Amino acid sequence: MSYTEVKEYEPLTEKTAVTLAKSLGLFSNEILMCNEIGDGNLNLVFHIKDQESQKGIIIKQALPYAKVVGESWPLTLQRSQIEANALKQHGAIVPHFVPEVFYQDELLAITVMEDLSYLRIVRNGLIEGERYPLLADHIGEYLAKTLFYTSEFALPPSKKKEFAKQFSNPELCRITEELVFTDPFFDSESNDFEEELYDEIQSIWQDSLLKLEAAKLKRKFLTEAEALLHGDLHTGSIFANQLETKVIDPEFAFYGPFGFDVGQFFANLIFQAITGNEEKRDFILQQIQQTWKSFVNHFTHAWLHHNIDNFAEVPGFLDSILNKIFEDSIGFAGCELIRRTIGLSHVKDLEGIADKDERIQNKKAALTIGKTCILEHSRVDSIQQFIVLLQEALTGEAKK
Ligand SMILES: Nc1ncnc2c1ncn2[C@@H]1O[C@H](COP(=O)(O)OP(=O)(O)O)[C@@H](O)[C@H]1O
Ligand SMILES: CSC[C@H]1O[C@H](OP(=O)(O)O)[C@H](O)[C@@H]1O
Repeated sequence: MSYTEVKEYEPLTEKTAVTLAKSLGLFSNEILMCNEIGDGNLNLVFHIKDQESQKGIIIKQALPYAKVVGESWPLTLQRSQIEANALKQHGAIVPHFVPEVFYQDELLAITVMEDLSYLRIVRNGLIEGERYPLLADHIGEYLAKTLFYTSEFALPPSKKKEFAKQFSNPELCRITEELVFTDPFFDSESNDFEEELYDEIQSIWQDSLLKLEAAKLKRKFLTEAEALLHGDLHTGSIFANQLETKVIDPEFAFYGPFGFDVGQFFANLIFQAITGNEEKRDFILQQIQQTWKSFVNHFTHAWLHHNIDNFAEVPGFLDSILNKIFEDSIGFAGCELIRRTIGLSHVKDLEGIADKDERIQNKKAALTIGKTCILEHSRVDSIQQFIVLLQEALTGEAKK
């Protein structure tokens, strides 16, 4: 039987993934290698390769639960279609930054896509000291275009509402609502931290000004359906080399606030500024600045040439939107910095520091900078001011 005709969901194995690849007619050779390479929190990822032609594909399959926790955390399989559709939607806007989708199957909860293993996951590369000279330009462009062209500035309101409905993603949004915006600010069971951080964490839980700003940011995430977000744009969701950049894993996609993806990217770069030496820190800060510059350039270009809103040319409107995106992104970056340090889901940038004292020191810095971002986000007026704020915070932390 052709594997594409199976009647009910079952998790693939390396063997059945090969059968499926053959059924799809994607390879002419009979002998294929297959490895399950998933290192994320949720899904299976099979890498299938024909050694002779060196051609490969990726089959990603959702499990009916969160892989990182197990069957005690059930999840529906719908996220697989959200991911495949978001890859296609964003791929139609920026095909050069998104893997091609070859096939999707709702029943099996699979997406078959372009093999990007000739590139490197940016988080791993940055940790090992690699540099990606075009990453900031590319991600700025990716963000500006995917966000602008899925917003009401480019789509008639009825079309935008149709997309918002198609990308309604309550289950995965709930994960973000809880793990990013709620649990780290309370003494919640899901939190995960070393006891050496307890004093800093208690001061977060008791800081009502900080919690007020976090509450406002959470509300933005819950209510502002501005554009089709990636929804989980950390450096582990980006492949790159010296010339190319590709964004994977948009299973958290939904209509949310413009600044969320921007902020998550900023935060995940900031981890590298915290853990790196002075030279690395300057390089990363420059990347953050360049990402924002690229974002503004591409967003402005799209606004001037493709904005369908009658108000588009009203003086000050574009600036007010860019200011809002910028402020929101700093606030969201602060939430990401805190949740990746003390919440359920951590980052290798910090966890990979073998020396405990050093790790704790870096985590304390992440918490301090996260708090600063949340408290100051609506007072930061320009990217230069943000970079100075980060420089001061990082220098202050380095002296401790
Ligand atoms: N298109 C791809 N090409 C090559 N490797 C991939 C591709 N997509 C995913 N991977 C590999 O699988 C890993 C997990 O994928 P990801 O989409 O992040 O899974 P999850 O949704 O579980 O977080 C990635 O870190 C990467 O190593
Ligand atoms: C239990 S899901 C936790 C966490 O996992 C997702 O990240 P990843 O892309 O590494 O799978 C997302 O950030 C969720 O918050």
